[in-house]
Amino acid sequence: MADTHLPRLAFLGPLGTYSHQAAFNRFGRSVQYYERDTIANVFNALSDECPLALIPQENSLYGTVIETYDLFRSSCAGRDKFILGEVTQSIRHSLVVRKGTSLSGIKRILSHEQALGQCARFIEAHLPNASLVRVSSTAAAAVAISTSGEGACGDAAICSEHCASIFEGLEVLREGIQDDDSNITRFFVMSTSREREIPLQPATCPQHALLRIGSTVSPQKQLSVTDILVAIGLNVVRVDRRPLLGRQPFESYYFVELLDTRTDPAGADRAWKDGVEQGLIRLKDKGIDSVLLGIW
Ligand SMILES: O=C(O)C(=O)Cc1ccccc1
Repeated sequence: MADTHLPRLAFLGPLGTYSHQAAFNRFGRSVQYYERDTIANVFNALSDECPLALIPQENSLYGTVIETYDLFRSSCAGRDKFILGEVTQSIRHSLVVRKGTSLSGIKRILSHEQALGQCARFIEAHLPNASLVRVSSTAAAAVAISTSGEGACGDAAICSEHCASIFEGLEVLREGIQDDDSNITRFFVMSTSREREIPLQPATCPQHALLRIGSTVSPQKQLSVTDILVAIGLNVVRVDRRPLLGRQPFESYYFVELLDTRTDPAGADRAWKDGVEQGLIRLKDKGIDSVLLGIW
């Protein structure tokens, strides 16, 4: 039974997703799990009733989770939704079918876009003619096959092996089908408050920060990535770019992740936060809009 005193944590469901595995491995019984059916609904669930969420951010084989960065364009990101931590989860995909379906009988493969991408070589080699069907999560693909009866005989899901045992009528046809054995997804832990204590989070000094850079204050001046990086003046470890809608065509949001590489732990916590604050001030002084999406 759910312990209603524990904080709620939203995750991409249903049970059996990699998000669920990552959440449970990280938080165990310290939270109440609150399953949502899309990444957008996980993000939107963050509220007084649900102060925590786990959102997939990047995969080591297939790259950025675009849906997540698109959600970070919304004005509530960095205003009342913040990144306060990260979790990594190793991912091993299986090809799961209704019992009795053979490889040659598969006409469609259902999964989350990320999982389809992470298994592209297997699909090309073994199921080149199958149509790919994007669904909201890997476990949602398993549920669809499990509940569609005989109609799903030509369908396969790419999901965890575990899904074949939790949903009825399924079996694993192949396992370990990802393009490389080393397949890791990084998730962000998000909250509604910058100050919130994250359950079971080790008391280490923050080392990361994510900034969203909008456009320059002056519409005449095209935003240059060099200007951004020079103004920040801190160690940048990744930059993602997504369209900024509602302005000129091809205007962008840049998402800039910073990593503190200093090794001296003394006062590192305050020093890192101050360093990031100063970077934000330098951006502002150059007329560049920026929002701090999280520090962890
Ligand atoms: O669909 C899932 O299981 C998710 O948690 C999203 C996802 C999909 C594939 C790899 C990592 C995360």
